[in-house]
Amino acid sequence: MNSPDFDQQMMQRCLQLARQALGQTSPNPLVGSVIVQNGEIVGEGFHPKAGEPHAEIFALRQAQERAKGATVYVSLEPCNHYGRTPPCTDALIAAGVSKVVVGMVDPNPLVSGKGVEKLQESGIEVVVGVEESACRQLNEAFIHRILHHQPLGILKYAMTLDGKIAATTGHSAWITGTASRQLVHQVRAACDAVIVGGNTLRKDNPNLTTHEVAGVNPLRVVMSKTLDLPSEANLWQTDIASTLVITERTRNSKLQAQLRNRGVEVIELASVTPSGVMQLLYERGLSSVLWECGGTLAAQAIADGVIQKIMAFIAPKIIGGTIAPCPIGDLGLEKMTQALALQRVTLQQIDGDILIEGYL
Ligand SMILES: Nc1nc(O)c(N)c(N[C@@H]2O[C@H](COP(=O)(O)O)[C@@H](O)[C@H]2O)n1
Ligand SMILES: [Zn+2]
Repeated sequence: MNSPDFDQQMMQRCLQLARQALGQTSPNPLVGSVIVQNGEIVGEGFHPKAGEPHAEIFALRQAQERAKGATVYVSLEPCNHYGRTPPCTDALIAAGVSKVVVGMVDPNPLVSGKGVEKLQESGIEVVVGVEESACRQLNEAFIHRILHHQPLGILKYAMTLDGKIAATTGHSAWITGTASRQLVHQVRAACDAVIVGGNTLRKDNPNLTTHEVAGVNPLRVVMSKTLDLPSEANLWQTDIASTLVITERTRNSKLQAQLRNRGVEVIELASVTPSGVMQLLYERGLSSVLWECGGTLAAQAIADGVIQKIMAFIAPKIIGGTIAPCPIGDLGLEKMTQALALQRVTLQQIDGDILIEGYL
């Protein structure tokens, strides 16, 4: 029997393997698996992409006949259904494994406990809940998507100590230091899409890529009702990352044609709202969306209920200015008792800046 410490170590290895596919598995989860025979790792795998085999299958392929009588560690309950791929429970049973250690039960109603049951009915010992909170944290977007039928919305902003996201002139580069900006690139790499509004595009001309961080670029989404956008912008360079512009019907058809010629996808909706855009992204299979917009759109997104997580970078600087923009516009709240209080708040220092994260 393996010790609890050993089980935790193996589950941490599963999570490390799973992270290799960060930003690439949606609508599927990030999953890693390790197979141990006589205290030795004989197989490892992770789920690389929806449509490809699950983590357990890659680990079984590597272990081959050494899987017989072995212990399988997997960060998410093995599936017991036919989706894009056949059930992993059948493969584990066929391989003759004797024990399965699971990080967390799959929230997917098609699985949710049935995978564990099937393994137990076949005489396999099952342990559930090793490193559970780390497993849940890694798949917070998948869990949100499955339970709420919407991508997880993360609002990220950087502000000065006096709560400004730019000077009175609109100038904003750079509020935070290099380490914070690198962390933002990592967050982008883990998300499926990044959203800005037309104002941010016009003022900042952002790239919204992961820059030097290894990993895929997210889909870059621009919300613009009027399509009053420049004909030249970094986001129109679609060789580095894809761009999707969402606008209202019959707006600026000349620019629409120009953008399409440059490989930018343009979609017209009857009405461009944060919830409508998130619905569209959900239907496209996205699990996590990072909102990097200005205050007006951020307030609309919060009011529309599409933001669940806040990442606020605070730089120890003061810019002043009564009309300098702040990260969140008018929410129509009149009393401090109505303020939205974040839950599960964490705080970390990133070089000279502070990052406060929490959930609405
Ligand atoms: N345990 C486990 N390992 C993986 O590697 C996985 N990708 C999953 N995913 C679960 O199965 C559903 C997707 O099934 P298909 O890829 O379409 O066959 C997904 O929603 C999860 O519930 N589980
Ligand atoms: Zn599976």
